[in-house]
Amino acid sequence: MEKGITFPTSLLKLNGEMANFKSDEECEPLTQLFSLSEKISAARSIIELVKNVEEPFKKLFSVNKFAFVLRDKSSKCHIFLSGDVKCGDAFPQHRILSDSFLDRTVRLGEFDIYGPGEISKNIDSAAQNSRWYSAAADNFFGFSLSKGTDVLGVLLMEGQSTRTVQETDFSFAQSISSQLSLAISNIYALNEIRRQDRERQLLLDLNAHIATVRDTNELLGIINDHLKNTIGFSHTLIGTVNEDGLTTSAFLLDPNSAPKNHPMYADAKCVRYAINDGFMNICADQSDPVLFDLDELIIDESTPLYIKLNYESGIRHLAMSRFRKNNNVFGFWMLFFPEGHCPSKACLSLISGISSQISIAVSNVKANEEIERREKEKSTLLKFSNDLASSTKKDVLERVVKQQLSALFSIENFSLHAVRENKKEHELVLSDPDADFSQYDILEDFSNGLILTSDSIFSRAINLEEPDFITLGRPNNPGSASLSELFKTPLSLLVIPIKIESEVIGILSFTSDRKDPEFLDGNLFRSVCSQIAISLANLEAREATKLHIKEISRSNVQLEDEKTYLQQEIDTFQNSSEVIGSSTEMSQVFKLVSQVASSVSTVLLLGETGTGKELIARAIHNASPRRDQLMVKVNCAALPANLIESELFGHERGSFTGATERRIGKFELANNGTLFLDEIGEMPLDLQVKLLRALQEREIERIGGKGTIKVNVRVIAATNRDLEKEMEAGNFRSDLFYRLNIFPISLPALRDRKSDIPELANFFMLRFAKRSGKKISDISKKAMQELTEYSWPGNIRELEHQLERTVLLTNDHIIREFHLPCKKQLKNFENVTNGFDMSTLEENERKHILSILMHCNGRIAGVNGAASVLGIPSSTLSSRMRKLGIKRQHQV
Ligand SMILES: Nc1ncnc2c1ncn2[C@@H]1O[C@H](COP(=O)(O)OP(=O)(O)OP(=O)(O)O)[C@@H](O)[C@H]1O
Repeated sequence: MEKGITFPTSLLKLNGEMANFKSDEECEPLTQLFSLSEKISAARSIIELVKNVEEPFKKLFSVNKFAFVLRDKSSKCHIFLSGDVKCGDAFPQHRILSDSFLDRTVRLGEFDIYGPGEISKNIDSAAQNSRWYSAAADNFFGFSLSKGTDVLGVLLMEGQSTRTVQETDFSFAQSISSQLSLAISNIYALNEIRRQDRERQLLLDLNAHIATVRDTNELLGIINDHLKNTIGFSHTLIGTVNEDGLTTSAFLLDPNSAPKNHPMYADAKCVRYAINDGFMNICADQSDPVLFDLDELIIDESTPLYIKLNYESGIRHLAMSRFRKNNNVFGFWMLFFPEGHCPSKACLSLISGISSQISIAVSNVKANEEIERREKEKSTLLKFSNDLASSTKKDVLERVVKQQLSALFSIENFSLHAVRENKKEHELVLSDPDADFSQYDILEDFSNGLILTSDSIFSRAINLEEPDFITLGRPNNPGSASLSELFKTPLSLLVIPIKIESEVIGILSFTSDRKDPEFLDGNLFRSVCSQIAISLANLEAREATKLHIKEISRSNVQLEDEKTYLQQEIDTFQNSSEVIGSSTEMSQVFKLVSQVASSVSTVLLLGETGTGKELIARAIHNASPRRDQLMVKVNCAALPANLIESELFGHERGSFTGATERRIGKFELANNGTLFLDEIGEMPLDLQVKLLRALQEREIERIGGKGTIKVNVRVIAATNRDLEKEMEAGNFRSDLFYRLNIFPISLPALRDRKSDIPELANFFMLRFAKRSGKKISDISKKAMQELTEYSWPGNIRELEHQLERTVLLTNDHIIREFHLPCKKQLKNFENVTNGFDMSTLEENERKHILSILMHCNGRIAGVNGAASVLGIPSSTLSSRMRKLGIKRQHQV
């Protein structure tokens, strides 16, 4: 900008001429000229200039009106500023597209003066400002404004109709034109400086604000507050490049944008736009903003929706600037301009300058959003994890999983199937509590723990890496169990394997409105699946623990029962620990017992029923170093053949139908103690082999077990059968016989050692008298003789029962007679008179309980116990037994 007032030579010449003027009137034009000069120099804006020159023009040129037509280099328009001196109105200004005077001046490119009449010839009636010219066009004159070769514009004046344009008017005009031109170019320069200052200030302000931007709303606020007026756009839009690198999605949308009422606006907002759309790809290659004149383009169906909508909403120009980071374009800033607001070059350069700052803000906002998203994700997962961890009940767990899946991913109708060990079966463990599964009765089966065999969905699902859709048809057989039948069909089911590390432990299936599974691509879904996997594993573990606890408590009950049983056995043993007998036969037995007791040798006890084989077995055990351990008895005759193996060796859970829990066998129970195999002669042949192996190897294998178990057991076997005959008949394996017959002890029948009868009779009399509270102390000679004469086919057990019965029937202190069966009675029936059973109800009950106990091998409680056979609780049976005086020694 040039400073100071420079008087043009023409003005100085005029000044010189005027120096000769004498009167004030003659000096008036000069004064006016100086005043004009001063006012021109004082103007700081074009408007001010127009205002300032009004008065001097009036006086110097006697003009009605005048106008400046100035070139606007940044647009195709001219600025038309009219000063209407006569009206003294405000100075109207407007933009015009063409002016023939200015065009002429521009063409000439030099100072030019339009004389009267010349203007009337050159007025273009089509010119926008033609109305400004009056009918008295011949009174118009004008001159060009230029600085050097730079044409600034034209000054046009209309002289008063009463006064024709004078020669001096031209001289004046010529003299002030250079001054006006200088003033105008100074004002332009000043304006440019101001604009640059404003721009700098704007950038500084923007910088300060942009540094603190945290979200898209704040960013939009800053863009609108600081840039909208300066740049003159209607609304802005920022699109960022998606992960695919090929499309963009709206990142920042002005809710008050021009197309907001367009019927397709909602659709346009959500579309992923291809970058290669003829707009963004052009911009992506340009470092400067690109200005699109939409009027110059063909807007049709192939035009991207965001452009079409804007165009149809009155937008005519789009300025687009790319965002770059690390040499990659990551977004586009779009500014939309309505009709008549085409951005100037200065605006575009401003947009260019601001674009990098906006891009930093977008990066920051995106980074913030990412951090927030991760934080939210983390806290969501933490809450989910806590909720899962605190949900121990299945229905609560189902609610938690359902709530999270539907809130986070709009997933509905979920079901979670646990994969069983063999990977060929799956079992429904959790399902959406609100899902409409009602059309299938199958759910009832599921609630009863139905395990599904592999179906086609399951087979496909188990091998998937990512969630995928499986479209189901209507099931052919609605009654059959398959994963698809949990849902209303037909439908598209999304399935995903649930894994812990790389092992598939379950299948999650669900429905969704989404048409592609990509919405589940993110880390959040993977993390949620991991959480579900953990909770599935926990649920399974809890269920297993519950089962174990149930098993343990059942075992506890069993152990409790066994403890009672053993206690009774101990009591029994204490009662009968005394082995009565001083006959030679018994002395021989006692001798053998003392010889064998301290060894681990297998003992085979032979003898008729009731001769005391179990009593002697216990005597051997008690005299052995194993006395502090258990002597476990197995009655091989009391159990069905198929259960003896399990009874002896135990079984694993699920090894056969009914094996609902793991159970240890008698061999294991007797470890370090003694196993008494009663009625060994009744053992089935196939089991004899296994028994032989166990005796030889000293190790056993549970049914369904995966390995052998070492056992240290001393075996005492007993039988009332002649095993050698059984061997000959093929009923007993010879190898087992020889294995058992290492140390045989034969117990004599009572009829063969009658000398022991009085001692035994007295022993039992005193025991039962004491138990029944009777003071019976003797047996008469006659009665004793009765006893010794009897043949005792039931041996000592029969004698014992006889004494018990007689003590109960005796009211005296001496037993005077026994009611022993005569030979005939013995032969035909027992305790039956005239074909009728004459025994009392209580006697019958006692007899029945005793026979069941005998069948159950003395066991009261447990699955195979007498209580379960009789259909009463073990405590009831125990109390009945106490009432009926049934003790352990009566039971077998
Ligand atoms: N010598 C004895 N002294 C005292 N009581 C005895 C004697 N022998 C046997 N008993 C008693 O006789 C009853 C039957 O004995 P035990 O059960 O030992 O016979 P067992 O030969 O094993 O019979 P089974 O072959 O029918 O099993 C038991 O109550 C037992 O206490």
